[in-house]
Amino acid sequence: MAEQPVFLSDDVVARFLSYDELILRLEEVLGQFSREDSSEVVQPVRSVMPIHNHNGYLGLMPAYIAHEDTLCTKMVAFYRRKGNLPSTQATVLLFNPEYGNVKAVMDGLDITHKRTAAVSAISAKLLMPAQSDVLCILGCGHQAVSHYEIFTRLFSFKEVRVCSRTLETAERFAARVRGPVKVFTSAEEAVRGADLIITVTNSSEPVLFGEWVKPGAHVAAVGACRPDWRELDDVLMRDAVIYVDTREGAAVESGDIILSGAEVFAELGEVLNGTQPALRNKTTVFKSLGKIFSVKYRQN
Ligand SMILES: NC(=O)C1=CN([C@@H]2O[C@H](COP(=O)(O)OP(=O)(O)OC[C@H]3O[C@@H](n4cnc5c(N)ncnc54)[C@H](O)[C@@H]3O)[C@@H](O)[C@H]2O)C=CC1
Ligand SMILES: O=C(O)C1=NCCCC1
Repeated sequence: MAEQPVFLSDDVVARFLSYDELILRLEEVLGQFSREDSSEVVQPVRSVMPIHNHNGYLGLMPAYIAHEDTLCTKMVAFYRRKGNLPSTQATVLLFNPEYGNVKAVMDGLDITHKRTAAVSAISAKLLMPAQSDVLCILGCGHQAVSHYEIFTRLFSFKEVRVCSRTLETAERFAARVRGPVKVFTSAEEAVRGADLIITVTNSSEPVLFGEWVKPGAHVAAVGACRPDWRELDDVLMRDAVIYVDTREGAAVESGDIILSGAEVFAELGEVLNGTQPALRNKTTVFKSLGKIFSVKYRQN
């Protein structure tokens, strides 16, 4: 009989999940996913079901990595709401691929925060201007914290600016993170002159406008993961070179891409594989939707 699954709580997961390991692992998996001849990383576009009564969605995100025989799925509930309830909750199941039984059930919140930030950091490594002094973060929730952690660890900025829907959330963020942050009340002022801009809001309307963006800047756009939600305006989507995590996902899930009619230039994995260029000198947008996901769990 199969053993009972283990349960890993969020603090246990957090203890074992390092940004450095995540970056290496995600670069490998992004590249494998984008190889044309490869069926090594199987990851269908997630199925998303509305949770009507609560203004939310439940997404199912299965993944199989054949050469490692790793089978897992994330289940993520995400909401568009104001107030103190969380925007995202996630659970990860790790299977025994041979029998189909569940080996581990993990709280997926820390995985979601860190994995998403790590993929944005990979996009910045590839696409941000060689001289990037000013980082601007729009939105000051959970993703803002993980993005701040990894970006300030990997890169050296002279200035980090933040702006959120309310001054209170931005100030709370500034008090929570370790390191200097400049709080802005105007998104436009925060964005103008920034070399790297991260949008991590739960807004469904544009929060970042092309007119404000310095030519050559890189934008990592993390929110707006529904086909009718936006974070970026048409001007930015028209003027920038657009990179994504997966083309199929972008075509059905990204309001910024679908509603602006912007063309996707490349997947990050294609850049990592050297089959598409990293156009660092142009204004670039990485539209993140949150796929490319795999978990290994070593029991010892
Ligand atoms: N691409 C991906 O892989 C992932 C995307 N997400 C998405 O990222 C977004 C952020 O997630 P969390 O940080 O967990 O949410 P959160 O609820 O913790 O934070 C959202 C922040 O956005 C701010 N905000 C809302 N409207 C704004 C506006 N118009 N201007 C400036 N700030 C505004 C809020 O004040 C809050 O600080 C959500 O849309 C979520 O669905 C989350 C996980 C993975
Ligand atoms: O990949 C994820 O995790 C999420 N993607 C989009 C929205 C919330 C969570």
